[in-house]
Amino acid sequence: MIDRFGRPLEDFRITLTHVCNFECFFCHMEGEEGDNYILSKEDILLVAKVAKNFGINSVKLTGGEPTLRRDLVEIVRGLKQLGYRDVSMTTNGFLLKDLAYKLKLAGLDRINVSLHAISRETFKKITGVDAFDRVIEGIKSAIDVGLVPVKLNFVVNRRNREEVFKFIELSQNLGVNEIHLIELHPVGLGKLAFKEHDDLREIEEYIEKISIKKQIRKKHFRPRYVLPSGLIVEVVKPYANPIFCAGCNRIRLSVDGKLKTCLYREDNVIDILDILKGEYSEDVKEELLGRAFMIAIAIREPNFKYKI
Ligand SMILES: Nc1nc2c(ncn2[C@@H]2O[C@H](COP(=O)(O)OP(=O)(O)OP(=O)(O)O)[C@@H](O)[C@H]2O)c(=O)[nH]1
Ligand code: SF4
Ligand code: SF4
Repeated sequence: MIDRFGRPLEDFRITLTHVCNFECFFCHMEGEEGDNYILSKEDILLVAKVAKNFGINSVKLTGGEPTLRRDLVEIVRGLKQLGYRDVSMTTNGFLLKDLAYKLKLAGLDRINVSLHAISRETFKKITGVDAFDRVIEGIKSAIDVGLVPVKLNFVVNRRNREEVFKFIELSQNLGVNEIHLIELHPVGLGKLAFKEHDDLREIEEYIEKISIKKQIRKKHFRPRYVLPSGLIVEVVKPYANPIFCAGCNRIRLSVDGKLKTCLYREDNVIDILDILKGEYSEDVKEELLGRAFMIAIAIREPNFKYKI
C-alpha cells in the first residue's frame, strides 16, 4: 500500500508496554501517552495479521521495555507464525542475557540494543541505573545466539557526546554489526531534554571522512557509513528532517490500541480499541480492522514536509 505522499507501508512498529526498568532522561516512549488498557497477546497478533494482509512484512517490537512483558516470547513466536519475514526488537538489554536464546528459538531475527555510554558512570548518568556491565553481557549473548545483525543505539547528547568515537571502538571490539548514532528529539521526555540536543553534523562529517563507503538506506533515506573494520554506522536524524519523513515506511500500534501514523502526532490516530474489545466474531474484527488500516493509510502524512 502506498499513501498520498507516495510512501509505501512496509514496517509495523508495536509498543508492547510503557513500563521500563530504566529512566533515560530523553525517553520518547514512542510518542505515546496514557495506557489505561494494555493490549493482550491475542489483540496484538490479530492486528499484526491484518497488517500482514496489507503486505507489511517487517515488524519491530518496542516499549517502554519489551522484555518486561511476560508473554514476549509467545508474541515473537506468533508473529513468525503469521509469516513476518523480519521480526526485530529494540531493548535496553538489561534482561537480554537470559532471554536471547529463547527469543532466537521463538524466531526473533535480529535485535537493537540501546547503549548510550562507554562507561558505568555515563551509563548511570543517562539511564539512572548502574547496569552497564549487565547490558554488555546481554549484547554478547545476542551475538552468540545469532540475533544478527546486532545493532547498538546511541542517542547523542551533552552527557555522552565526547564518547562517540570511543563508542565506535567499543562496538568494533564487541563485534556488533551496526550502530545507530541517533539525534535526540523533542518527543516525550525529549521535550525537556532538548537543550542537550546535538545536530550530529560534525560527527557525521568526521565519520564520512574515515569511512570506506556511503550507502543510503530505503528506510527514512538514512545515511550509513561502512568503516574499514566492517562496522556500519547509521546516522539517524529524525528531527525537522523532511527527507527522513519522506522515507517513512511505518505504522505504529500503541499499547492502548491505537493505530498511530506518526511518532510525533496525536491527530493522525485511529482508535481500534472498540473493535478489539467488541463482541464480534474474529472474521468481523478482521474486516473492521482492515477498514481502520485503510483510513490510517489515507490520513497518513509526513510530519516534516518541504513547504512549496
Ligand atoms: N521520527 C522518527 N524517529 C524514528 C522512527 N523510527 C525510529 N526512529 C528513531 O530511531 C531510533 C532507533 O530506532 P530503532 O527502533 O532502534 O530502529 P529502527 O528505526 O526500527 O531501525 P532498524 O532496526 O535498523 O530497521 C528511535 O529511538 C527513534 O529515535 C520514526 O519512524 N520516526
Ligand atoms: S529510552 Fe528505552 S530504556 Fe530508556 S527509559 Fe525509555 S524505554 Fe526505557
Ligand atoms: S512521518 Fe516523520 S516524524 Fe512521523 S513517524 Fe514518520 S519519520 Fe517519524
